[in-house]
Amino acid sequence: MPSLRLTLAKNSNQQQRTVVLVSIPDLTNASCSIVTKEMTQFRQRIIQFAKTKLRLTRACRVFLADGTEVWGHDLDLWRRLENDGVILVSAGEDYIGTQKPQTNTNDIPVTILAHHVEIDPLATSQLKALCNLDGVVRVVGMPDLHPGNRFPIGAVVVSEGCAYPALVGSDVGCGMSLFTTSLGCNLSPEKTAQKIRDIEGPWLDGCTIDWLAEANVSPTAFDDQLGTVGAGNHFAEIQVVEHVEDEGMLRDLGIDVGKALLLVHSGSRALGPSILAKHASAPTVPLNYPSSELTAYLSDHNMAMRWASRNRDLIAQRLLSRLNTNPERKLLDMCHNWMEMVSTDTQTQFIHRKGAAPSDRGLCVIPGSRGSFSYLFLPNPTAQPHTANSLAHGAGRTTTRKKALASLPSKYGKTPQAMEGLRRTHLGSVVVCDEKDLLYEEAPECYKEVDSVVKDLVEANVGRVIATLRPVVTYKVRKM
Ligand SMILES: Nc1nc2c(ncn2[C@@H]2O[C@H](COP(=O)(O)O)[C@@H](O)[C@H]2O)c(=O)[nH]1
Ligand SMILES: [Mn+2]
Repeated sequence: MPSLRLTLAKNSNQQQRTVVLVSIPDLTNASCSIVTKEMTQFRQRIIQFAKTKLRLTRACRVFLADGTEVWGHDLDLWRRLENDGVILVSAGEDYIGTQKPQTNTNDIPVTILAHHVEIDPLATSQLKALCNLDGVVRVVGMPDLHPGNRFPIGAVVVSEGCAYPALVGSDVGCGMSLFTTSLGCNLSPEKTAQKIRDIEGPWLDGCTIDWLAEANVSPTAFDDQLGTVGAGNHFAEIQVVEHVEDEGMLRDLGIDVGKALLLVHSGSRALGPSILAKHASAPTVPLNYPSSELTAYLSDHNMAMRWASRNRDLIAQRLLSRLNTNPERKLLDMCHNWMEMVSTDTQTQFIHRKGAAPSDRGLCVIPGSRGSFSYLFLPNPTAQPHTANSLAHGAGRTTTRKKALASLPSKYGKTPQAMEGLRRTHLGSVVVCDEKDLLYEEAPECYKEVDSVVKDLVEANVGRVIATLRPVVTYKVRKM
């Protein structure tokens, strides 16, 4: 029986390819049932290859490079199988067309750091489309890459000669801060949850002007939101150390495994959108470098980053005061929506991070969802051009909020018991959240598996795991 050498690629991320040899019988005079049988076996062999060689565990559909689905008893399709042909395998999604690996028409390098994680084809095409923007010299998708409204999330875009406020988005300065606390690690999730309700109102126990002045931020029109977590993807979470990978490093960091930690994820609330609206005339119109417009944007952007950082500090203080304690030490404060200007003797580049953390500023935390572990992650300090010195900021969504709202209520039901089930996670943690829709939109199953995200980062030599953290109580309340 003759064999064909075929290149198998994931339909969703065609940078992942593998060459296989498949035996192909001559079906010229075969009956319809034999053709069907052989085609089915061929399809199954391809799916099996995709599962083992491309690690596409949910492989189920097979396409020729022109989009014809391999199915049924189409003898013409059989004839079109040729040596060195490309076969695309999908995990259920529709055919998205063949793409050139690694490059786009402008020859801009595109890297997607995903081998264990599925990437939504829409996110891939949103990422590749970024190469067509003037001045863009490199585009990187993190394993948590997922589609955004127009631009993808989990993306890094490097440009020269100009910069794009829209690529940072509206929540300028959003990030993760991790604090040590004096709370013991055997906290009761339920009792703790009872105590940390209703901390979303304006902060009345102190002076926002003084609080911001410490970070050299003048008062803004949005300071009544200072100390509030904001929209549903933001959260504050009490966590405990689950597993220690590097004991020495944990000791050096001053982390006591017997004490709880507090992770705060929030941004610049309504301040960020006001800055984007002020400086971006249209999403794809850049601000030139050098220009007074870009300087003005960067000045407001930097201020919003400081505001967002102080916001996280205040959230930590407000939340812990309900538990009669204070944040002890800030272990890290890592922003994932921001623009970094990097100048050398010969050039100036702008690194736009939209849902991506820097890998050259020390310790990071990579959260998964309120139902999974978070990873304390130490990036390699060496420069990493292939990642534009960046790493994943979380697990990233698998399911849009809209889809979650459309599918999860019927899956779980709306009874009080069902809602109670959603409130608890299999890790024993609970969420403080009174909005039913938000419970569906932010259900742990709407996020990718963080373990695979981290595996991809480690394999791409981005850094290493120091410890994993288990959620105890997640505070996630309000929609904007
Ligand atoms: N530990 C938790 N992680 C969570 C929760 N909700 C979301 N997430 C993760 O954080 C990132 C944040 O992404 P962003 O794009 O909204 O900035 C997200 O990708 C998830 O992986 C949670 O309640 N607890
Ligand atoms: Mn964020």
